[in-house]
Amino acid sequence: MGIAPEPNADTDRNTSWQAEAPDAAFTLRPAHEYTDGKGETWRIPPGLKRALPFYLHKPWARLGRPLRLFEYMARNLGPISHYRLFNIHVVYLNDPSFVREVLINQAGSFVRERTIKRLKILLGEGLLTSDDPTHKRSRRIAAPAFHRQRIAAYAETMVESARAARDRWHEGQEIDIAATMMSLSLEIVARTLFATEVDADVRAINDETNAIMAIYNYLIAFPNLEAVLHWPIPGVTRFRKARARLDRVINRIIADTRALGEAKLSERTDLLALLLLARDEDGSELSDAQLRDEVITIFLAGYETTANALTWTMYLLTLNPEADRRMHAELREVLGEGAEARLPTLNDYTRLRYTTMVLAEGMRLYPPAWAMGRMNTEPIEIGGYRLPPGTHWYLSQYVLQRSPELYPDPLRFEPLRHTEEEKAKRDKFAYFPFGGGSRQCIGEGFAWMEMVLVLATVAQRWRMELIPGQTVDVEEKITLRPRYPIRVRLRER
Ligand code: HEM
Repeated sequence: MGIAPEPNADTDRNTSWQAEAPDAAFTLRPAHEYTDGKGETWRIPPGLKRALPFYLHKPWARLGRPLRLFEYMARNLGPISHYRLFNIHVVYLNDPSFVREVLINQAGSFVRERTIKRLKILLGEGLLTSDDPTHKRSRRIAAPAFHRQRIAAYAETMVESARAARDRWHEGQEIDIAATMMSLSLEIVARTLFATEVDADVRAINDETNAIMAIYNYLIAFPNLEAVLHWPIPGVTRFRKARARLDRVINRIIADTRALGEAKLSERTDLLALLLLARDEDGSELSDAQLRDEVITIFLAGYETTANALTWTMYLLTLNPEADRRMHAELREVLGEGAEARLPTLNDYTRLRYTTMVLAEGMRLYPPAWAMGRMNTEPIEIGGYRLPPGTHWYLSQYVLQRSPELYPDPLRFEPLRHTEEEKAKRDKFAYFPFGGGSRQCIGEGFAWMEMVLVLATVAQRWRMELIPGQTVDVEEKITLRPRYPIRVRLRER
């Protein structure tokens, strides 16, 4: 079964740059050693001969397309490779055992690196961007909202939101799955985690996030973005306006909730109530700035990611009718057929095994978090190499999860790669869409439940047909978005 994804993808992406054979003399430098001024010896993996900016004219090194660079390096330099960005060492790791080294075994020697720290201009010192000890405190405060029993209470709202969306559609209607899923998952996060109804203000979160994403790669290209943030540069001004509007919405939601008072808040089960009631060990509550940072982080981390996973999975199902049929057979078996059919519930979630594997395979090929970055604070040895503090390290779910060594015929969409038996044959870190270790995604349980219940509710009633002649390509922003709308026609089952 299975049709390779992106059959009609951007030809620029699929052929021209991948076909280019490396010019070894020009590009590649073997592993080497050097001793620095302090007498420390460093062993550097094989890599690019010159600093990265030297190659910017190459199709695999184009600005704003880091996945091409990672794919090029994995293919031509092996599982650990290196380049320099100005005077910084950058190491790209493409092997499950190295993922484990960074996320688990040597995790204590790493902090967030530059591109994550850059997110602070939007997210402040929230869970995603902070380092310890701020991070440990935030995680302790937010964790109860993501406990299994707590998430279970959200199931009904998730299904209800998906049902309302699917029941507004009509036979033959054309929709853009990406925009539709963004709007649905925003509504679900707002209702479940913030107990907020979705009004024009909450919709503005989506508009402002889209505005920020459109200019994000431009923004992070500034070597010293933090310093130019108040300058009247057009893109920067747009960013400032979008952020100010986001802040107004978030602060309004916080103020309205706080006004309910402690007694009412303690009856609520959502994350925002927990954050407002949280007290630190010394009895202090979160400041308004801290609340804003946590709320905006979870809003943004919580809706774009699941929306992208659902979008890409639905797209893959349009290309793989056999998997779609099999999934629908499971939905009929678990939820009944025709007039007897009922909506999925919390109890069905674990029974929808094939549906879950369809999503797992969707996230293998199109992981919403497409790469992760770290910086080491002390010398690190990995794979026989030794790198100095301040080195930047990258791992890419997108590239690793498409390795032919780990997944034979890697572009084939095959949900059965995710049975317990098949998973047991692979290294756990051959698949890491939610990261791992102490910074593993706090919303993983929430995301799985939402994605399975939404996909089941939508697919129970509708089949999607891809409208021919579209260009489909990825866009690696903070999450892996589709570069263009993905238009489908709805067919009632
Ligand atoms: C398919 C959906 C999702 C994917 C693929 C995903 C992926 C990830 C990954 C890879 C990380 C680790 C980043 C790193 O270590 O550098 C992460 C962290 C995080 N995620 Fe998710 N996520 C998803 C859904 C969610 C949801 C639904 C929420 C909240 C409602 C959420 C909130 C967070 C937060 C707060 C962090 C930071 C955790 C920490 O550093 O302690 N995510 N996510």
